[in-house]
Amino acid sequence: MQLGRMNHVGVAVPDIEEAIAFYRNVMGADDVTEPFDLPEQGVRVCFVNTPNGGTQVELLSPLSDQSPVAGFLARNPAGGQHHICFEVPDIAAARSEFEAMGKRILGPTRIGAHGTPIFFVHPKDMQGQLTEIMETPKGEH
Ligand SMILES: CC[C@@H](C(=O)O)C(=O)SCCNC(=O)CCNC(=O)[C@H](O)C(C)(C)COP(=O)(O)OP(=O)(O)OC[C@H]1O[C@@H](n2cnc3c(N)ncnc32)[C@H](O)[C@@H]1OP(=O)(O)O
Ligand SMILES: [Co+2]
Repeated sequence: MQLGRMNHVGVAVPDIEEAIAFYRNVMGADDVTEPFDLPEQGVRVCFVNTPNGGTQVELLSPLSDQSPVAGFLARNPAGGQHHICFEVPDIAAARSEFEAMGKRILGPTRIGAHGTPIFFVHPKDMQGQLTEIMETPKGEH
């Protein structure tokens, strides 16, 4: 496994509009994308872009009680850091390598919010940190 660029930090929030206002008004963010629904992932999502193409903050709110973010918010009602996401050049190769290391992969490889394939690795196998692995968008290698 070759560690790639940190693409984003996922932050679970109970109210995405309120979180956007926080990043704009308190943190001085001037580039926040419009929120959109990703029903396949069970979340509503938007990105806070940091300057110079830096790591994004991914704001996540649940679309239903079945959302993977819903359990987290039940345990952390104010929200908080939910996952970190690292890029890899080849998602299938990365998945095989994690499997060979005995890491628990959560569900199938899916298309994520950046339009490239992603999968998640269980926090208990990753130093307590839910970890998203994402294929680098084409043209950014
Ligand atoms: C926007 C789309 C996409 C992108 O393109 O970026 C996304 O990021 S989608 C993000 C949301 N999707 C996911 O999180 C998918 C993967 N997640 C899951 O499968 C589940 O959320 C989970 C990680 C298996 C947790 O399920 P849950 O039912 O909430 O909890 P458990 O009871 O199974 O928890 C077991 C254990 O793990 C601890 N835990 C849970 N979540 C986290 C977390 N986010 N970070 C760290 N630790 C976590 C939980 O506290 C339990 O610990 P113990 O009590 O000690 O057993
Ligand atoms: Co994510």
